[in-house]
Amino acid sequence: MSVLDAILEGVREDLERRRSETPLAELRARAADAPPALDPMPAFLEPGVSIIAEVKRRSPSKGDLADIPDPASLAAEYAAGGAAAVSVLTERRRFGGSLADLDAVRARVEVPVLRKDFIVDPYQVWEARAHGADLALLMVVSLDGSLLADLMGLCREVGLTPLVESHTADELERAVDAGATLLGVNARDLTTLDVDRSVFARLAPLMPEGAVRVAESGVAGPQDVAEYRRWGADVVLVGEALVRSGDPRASVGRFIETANAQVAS
Ligand SMILES: O=C(O)c1ccccc1NCC(=O)[C@H](O)[C@H](O)COP(=O)(O)O
Repeated sequence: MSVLDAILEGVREDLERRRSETPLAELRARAADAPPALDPMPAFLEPGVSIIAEVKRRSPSKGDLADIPDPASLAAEYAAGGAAAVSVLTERRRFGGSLADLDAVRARVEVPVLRKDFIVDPYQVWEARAHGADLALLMVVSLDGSLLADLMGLCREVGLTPLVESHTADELERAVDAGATLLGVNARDLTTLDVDRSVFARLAPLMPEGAVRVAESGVAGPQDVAEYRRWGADVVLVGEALVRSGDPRASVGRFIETANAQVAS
């Protein structure tokens, strides 16, 4: 069984437990009462690189990354440093996240918030909106048949912007065919956990004109953000390097300034 399959098995078990605790009708009512979702696209389309900064405690590839007792304060530091959006990993077993983290971050920051999880069921889309997310991650690799298009449609119906993630040209083609306009390329192969940032360089030219290009994973420092930018990234999603940095506000600022200065020169 691949790492991804093992993650998805746990995700489905946790999902069924939550579904038995909170009926869909209750989630839908909460989503209806939530403030309208923010549109991340204007900030992502501004000149220069945008950063999505991630709240990430641990990961299957690296184990414990950072003790984050107050995810809202971390998110506020990210926003103060210039992050265009904050990503909150809500998966519990492997990443140590929760919907409570999403609630806390949503209540603190005014930038758009991404629910980063392994979404395989409409229930999780409703959860994302009910807990204040503005974007939801959809990973092509784990969404067979019409499920990708169905979940994208539901995201849009509830006001969420879907960030549709690929790792191969075939997955990217499926994302584009399904009508995705916010296209992520994850440098991490989720079946092996190998990271190869150049995957973004190979897939970015295959993206259609007008798509917003998001490079995900594998950033160790400002030079990597600059390289993603040179390869055509509009947005770079960074987790580990920021939660380990010791000064997330300054680090976000440095990533943006370095990339913009290098690509302008
Ligand atoms: O981070 C992992 O080890 C991982 C393993 C299996 C599935 C997903 C995983 N990470 C999710 C992400 O995509 C990253 O958290 C995100 O892109 C940030 O990556 P990084 O900057 O390399 O921490």
